[in-house]
Amino acid sequence: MPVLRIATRASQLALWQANFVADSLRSLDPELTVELVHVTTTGDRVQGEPLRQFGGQGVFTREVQAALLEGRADIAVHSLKDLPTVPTAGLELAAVPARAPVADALLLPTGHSGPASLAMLPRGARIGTGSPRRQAQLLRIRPDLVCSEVRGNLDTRIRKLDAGEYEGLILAVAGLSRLGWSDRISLILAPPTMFPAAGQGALGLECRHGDEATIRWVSQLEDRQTRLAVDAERAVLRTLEAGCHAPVGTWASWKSPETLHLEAILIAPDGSETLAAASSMQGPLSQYGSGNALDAAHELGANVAHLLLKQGASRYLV
Ligand SMILES: NCc1[nH]cc(CCC(=O)O)c1CC(=O)O
Repeated sequence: MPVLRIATRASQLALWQANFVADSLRSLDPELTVELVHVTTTGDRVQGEPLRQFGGQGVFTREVQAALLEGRADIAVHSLKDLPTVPTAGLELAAVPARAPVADALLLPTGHSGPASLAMLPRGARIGTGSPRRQAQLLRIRPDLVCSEVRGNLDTRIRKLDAGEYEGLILAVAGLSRLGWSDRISLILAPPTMFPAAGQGALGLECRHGDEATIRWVSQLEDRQTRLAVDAERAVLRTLEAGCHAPVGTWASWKSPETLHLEAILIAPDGSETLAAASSMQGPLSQYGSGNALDAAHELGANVAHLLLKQGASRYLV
């Protein structure tokens, strides 16, 4: 029986996700030994600065990938939305397990109760989010809101909210529910109000290219429907040559077992203009084995991106 070593960041959320994958692997075969290898990333090291100002893409994933490439681990577990869409030489995305809820959520300081709405926030309310995608979509509805980045893990961010630093905080539902904070969600922000990031709520499991022994185990955790949806979403970003800091939202959902519908929007950073595009792909999932369905998902994403480019998307992409 092989020993499978999982490389992961040591943040609470990353550890939850790595342990989830470790347990899923162990349940394939109780004889399997799965270990975690903790890795510190640039994103973990640089705490004081806004994310956009250092490192660019891959600040939470690069060092985790290096652990695989250097043979210190065999599997990398990432939040898929943090994983750059440009493939990394020597690695492959071996599996994407079933997706958690994809939407974002608004949290209010503790003590607020009852129904919440964006309209209810006080004029000029301070909102904790450094994500250009979330900021632009909030400003589209409430141009008076003042958004700023909150760094730190989920607990730290919620503590800052409760300490009065913000009137509202935006986080992904997936992370909140994984760490047991669902009861703090005041409002779910889902499309068309708020489009999620490509791959939000999904995990990406990378292996070394050609490490067939590991890939055979890991690929058993793949959820086909999730894989096709997130591949279509990621193809939008890749075609736009946009990173995770671009004001781009995407959402691929299965309308029926054979119909994948993809929507994408690109919003001016101040929320003043929105470009939107959508398209669908149809066909039995059984094509998947030959890779045809994956190609179709990529093409779907590329088509939607081209629809955005035709509307002038380039002026919002740096
Ligand atoms: N960029 C940080 C990050 N990466 C993944 C998640 C949450 C889990 C997910 O969306 O898959 C978060 C925190 C957040 O956006 O609230």
